Amino acid sequence: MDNDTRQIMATALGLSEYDLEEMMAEFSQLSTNGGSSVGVSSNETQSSGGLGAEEQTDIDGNGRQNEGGRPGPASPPSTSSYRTSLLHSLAQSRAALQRGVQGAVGLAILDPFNTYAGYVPHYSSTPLSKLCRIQLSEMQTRKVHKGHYLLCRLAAPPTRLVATQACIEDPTGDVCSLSIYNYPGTRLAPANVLDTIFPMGAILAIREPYLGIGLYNSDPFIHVNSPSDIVFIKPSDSILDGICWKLPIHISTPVPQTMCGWKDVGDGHFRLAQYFAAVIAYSNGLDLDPNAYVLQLNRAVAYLRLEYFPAALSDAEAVLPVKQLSNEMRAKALFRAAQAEYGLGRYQAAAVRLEESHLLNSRAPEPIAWLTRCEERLQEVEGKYDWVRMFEDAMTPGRRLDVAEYVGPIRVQPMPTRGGGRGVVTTRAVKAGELLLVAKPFVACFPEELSGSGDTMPTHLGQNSCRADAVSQLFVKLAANQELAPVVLDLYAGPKYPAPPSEYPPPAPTGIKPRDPRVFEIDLDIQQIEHICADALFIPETLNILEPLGTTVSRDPMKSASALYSLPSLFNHSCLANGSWSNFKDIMVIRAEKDIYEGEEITIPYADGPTLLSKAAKFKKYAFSCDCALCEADRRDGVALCRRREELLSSIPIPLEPRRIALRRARAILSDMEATYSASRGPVRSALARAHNELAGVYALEAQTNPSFSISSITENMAAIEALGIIILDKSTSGPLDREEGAVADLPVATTLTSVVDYQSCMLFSLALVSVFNTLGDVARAKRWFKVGLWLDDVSIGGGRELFNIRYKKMLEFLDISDLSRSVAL
Ligand SMILES: C[S@@+](CC[C@H](N)C(=O)[O-])C[C@H]1O[C@@H](n2cnc3c(N)ncnc32)[C@H](O)[C@@H]1O
Repeated sequence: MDNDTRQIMATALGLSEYDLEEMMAEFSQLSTNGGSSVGVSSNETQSSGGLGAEEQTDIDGNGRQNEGGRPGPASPPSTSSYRTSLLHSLAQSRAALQRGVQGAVGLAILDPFNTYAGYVPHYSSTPLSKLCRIQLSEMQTRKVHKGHYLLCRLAAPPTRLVATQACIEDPTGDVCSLSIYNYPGTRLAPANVLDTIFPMGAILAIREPYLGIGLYNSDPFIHVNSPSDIVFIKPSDSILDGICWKLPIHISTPVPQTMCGWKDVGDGHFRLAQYFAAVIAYSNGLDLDPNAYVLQLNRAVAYLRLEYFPAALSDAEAVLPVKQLSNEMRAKALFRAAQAEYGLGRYQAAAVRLEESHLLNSRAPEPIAWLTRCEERLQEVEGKYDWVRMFEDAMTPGRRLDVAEYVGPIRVQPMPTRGGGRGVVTTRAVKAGELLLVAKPFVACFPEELSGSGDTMPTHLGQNSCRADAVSQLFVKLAANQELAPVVLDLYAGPKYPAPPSEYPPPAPTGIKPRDPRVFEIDLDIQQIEHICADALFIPETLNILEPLGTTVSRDPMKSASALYSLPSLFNHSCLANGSWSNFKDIMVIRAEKDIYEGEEITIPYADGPTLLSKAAKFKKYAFSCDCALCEADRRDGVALCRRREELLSSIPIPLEPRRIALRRARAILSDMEATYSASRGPVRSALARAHNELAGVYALEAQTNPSFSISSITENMAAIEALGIIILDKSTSGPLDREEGAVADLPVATTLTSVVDYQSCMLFSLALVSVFNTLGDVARAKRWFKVGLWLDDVSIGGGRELFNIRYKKMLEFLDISDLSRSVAL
């Protein structure tokens, strides 16, 4: 080993070069003395009686083949050079991490990408007490060691590439690389955070470990996918009875020995928003001094940030009875308790705590501000929202919305014909536009919230960073807040998993006690979680201000936001849905888009598209085919006509785009598009609507030189609106109005919205009509069609006139109808 390498290793491992030399000499001596007997063949393993014949198969718990190969020979090698090279590689990687270099070195041994392809993630569901110990030398590559656990010790400080990387040794002194995926609190974590979560010398039991082998080299490594497979073993645990570690351990990373030391570590992690590690550090401090109430209050805040509200409440409440507490501290504890109640959605209880806190310390401003927040939330649980404030908050970069959830007249009901067996129905008759649900996400990630590193996790969900981050957050949340697990784990995970229970919500957990979040009380099936995410992750597209010339927002699917919701994930899909969903940043709002009778199923559109073909591509991940009237009609029209429709559509500029096509071409497209729909199908023909609207736009341009084209433009836009399912009652384009201006009932359209699709386009086509009527000086008709637009927007988005004015301001200016809009009241 050259001097540079020695220095890098020594620094990264926190050893002096002398210690390093000594350590390596010790390993080398042990090895040459035959200090360990690893490297036995699979036959030897079998004959040793360590593993039964049945356990030799290369099948994980779900009966799937891993990495496509037979179990390999026993690994890892036991030579001292192997140990040295492993520690060297890890040390280089750790040094790079400390320098802030992502995934730069150490790939020869520690490349997790190397090993991921083709690997079926497994998890253990067998309690540690029912497993038998296995040694590294008895393990075989490409094999899940069912029925066994590996007792090991972290032999070097951990590092991180994509997974957390560590070097473990078993009691015999054999070493192996360990790759831990999905462990809470480790994503993008710096070295000192990893040291808190996986301190060197910590003893672990890895349940039913999988020994993988690199694709580019033959180095073995233990691959842990599910955090619950790792059990931290306390020194007093009886599992260690009779265990002797062959090698001495050199702890190179300093570990605090006092409560205050751990407080400092916890505070440091907290300042860097590493709340998971902060909780562990505070817990370590509390283990040393259970009466250290300052640590308990600090841990309560860390729990609050992790949104582990029951634990935060428990910590805050535990401090309240302390006798020597000053009023200021007691007020603080009450404030923390109030914040936890608030997080749990118990706003009344939060308000009581806040008042108590204020009485004890009237100088602290926060409780008063939070009291106002409680009052607002108490309005919201009744369904009364300040939509404009929500919209503005949603538009503010980096801000998440503070609102209460609302569950309207809906309930979950068994629906055996739907995948997952459940759906959502109304509990009473509901009118179009009624608010049905306002939901907060379980986890969410937006592109602007990602750190600049672009680090992505190679999950089975693809490389979308927001998705990867949302999944990673999910592990933190499930680890910290395991009582919430049923809310997530009872979501539909696809046909390969048993149908979830039909009761919703799952029974509320009781007897919650805060605990070290590294102690897993539930087994996390990583595959199930990824399947749930694949089925249920939404792409929350924040409501925006409408840009007249189209949006400049990137639609790169790899950069789209990602969020997981609970109750919204129980709505089934229909292309002709009677419910709509929209997002104020992370907050999802579901409304009735049509009148719905009592007990009728509420559906929402998961995705849209002009034909069955484009929808099929979007629905590939779901194992169902939509049986709505539109899809059935497309099936009857056949693939060739659907394909032709898609082709024609691609030759039309997208709505709001300034580009227009020639009049003759627009007419030809319309005529060809009409021919792609069989005469017998219903009125809803969304691709045809676009062709009509395009022709209307071309006519409107022509009308600038020849006003007689204006009426053609109006007629075409009316046809476009009809092709989206709206029934127009008054198609007149001039002359006296057949009805007086007035309430909604006097709209020129039927207010029954039985088979309307794409409200946003209906709305834009209505505004196009307003513009042409206004130019013609027909203010009465312009106002009536303006009301149609307002009404349609309110039905699908809500928020009333005030929100409409904000979102459509630029559009109204562009169409030169701002003055007209001010004179219209709905
Ligand atoms: C987000 S879940 C919806 C709730 C689900 N039904 C449950 O019981 O949890 C999506 C899954 O529901 C099923 N699903 C949704 N819409 C459906 C439809 N129109 N017809 C049949 N199954 C549907 C599909 O299996 C889909 O993968």
